[in-house]
Amino acid sequence: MSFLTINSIYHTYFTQETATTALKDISLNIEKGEFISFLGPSGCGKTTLLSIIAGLFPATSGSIQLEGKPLKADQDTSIGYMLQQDYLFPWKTIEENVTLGLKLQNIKDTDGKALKLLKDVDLVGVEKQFPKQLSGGMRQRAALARTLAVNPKILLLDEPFSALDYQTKLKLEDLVFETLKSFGKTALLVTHDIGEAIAMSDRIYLFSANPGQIYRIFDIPAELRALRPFNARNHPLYPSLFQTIWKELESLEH
Ligand SMILES: Nc1ncnc2c1ncn2[C@@H]1O[C@H](COP(=O)(O)OP(=O)(O)OP(=O)(O)O)[C@@H](O)[C@H]1O
Repeated sequence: MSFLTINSIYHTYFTQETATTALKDISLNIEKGEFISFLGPSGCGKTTLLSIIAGLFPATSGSIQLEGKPLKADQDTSIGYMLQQDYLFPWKTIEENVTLGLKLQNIKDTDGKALKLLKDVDLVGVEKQFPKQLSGGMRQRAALARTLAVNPKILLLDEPFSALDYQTKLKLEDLVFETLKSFGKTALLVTHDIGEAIAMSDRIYLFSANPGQIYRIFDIPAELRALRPFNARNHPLYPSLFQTIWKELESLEH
């Protein structure tokens, strides 16, 4: 039994005039603590799949199990979601934003979890500040702390680094990777950045579009995984894997 099992998910969006099959027969198994990336051309259904896993809407058909039980992401806190935009509440301080999920569940932060998490994401000293006083990278770190505060089993990361400048992005990849590993979290990352996917993942699923399907699976070699994330880019295997995925992706975009 896998930690997360996705069984033959199909999803069609219906409008009055059209029916768009966004996902066709998506099946995959993910083990606890794995870091998985979804890559693919625009419109191949990556966000649709994350949204279904997050419980934002049901799939047209198929099923998802977490630890052998049907996943009801909309009814518990098994799933944490981090997006390109941080969606912090501007009128709340960073500390209040981080504890919000706990408050919504009537859990008192008696053991100072928020402050510990802010330390984990290197944000000590800005607890009482408001989001607009922080840089984009700092706000994403606060968003990570907020996501982790409710102790989700799986983190869904939908292009969380793509709005950041290159240096901040590399630093945040490093911090997110190390933080998630230290908490033993399982992560699913949607990205358009091949390098980011190679540098962070155990496995990459490359999707094709119209309809969205799994086209190839790349297992990242152990030598690269051992150096994740930053130094994986310096391993001699990195450029050839990058080239292979680049060519596959290009062939899907034409
Ligand atoms: N609410 C919706 N109504 C109708 N069609 C939709 C809707 N959302 C997405 N689609 C269609 O479903 C398909 C998959 O979209 P989705 O956003 O999941 O792809 P994606 O791989 O995340 O794309 P991108 O990489 O551009 O973010 C696309 O053809 C898209 O136009």
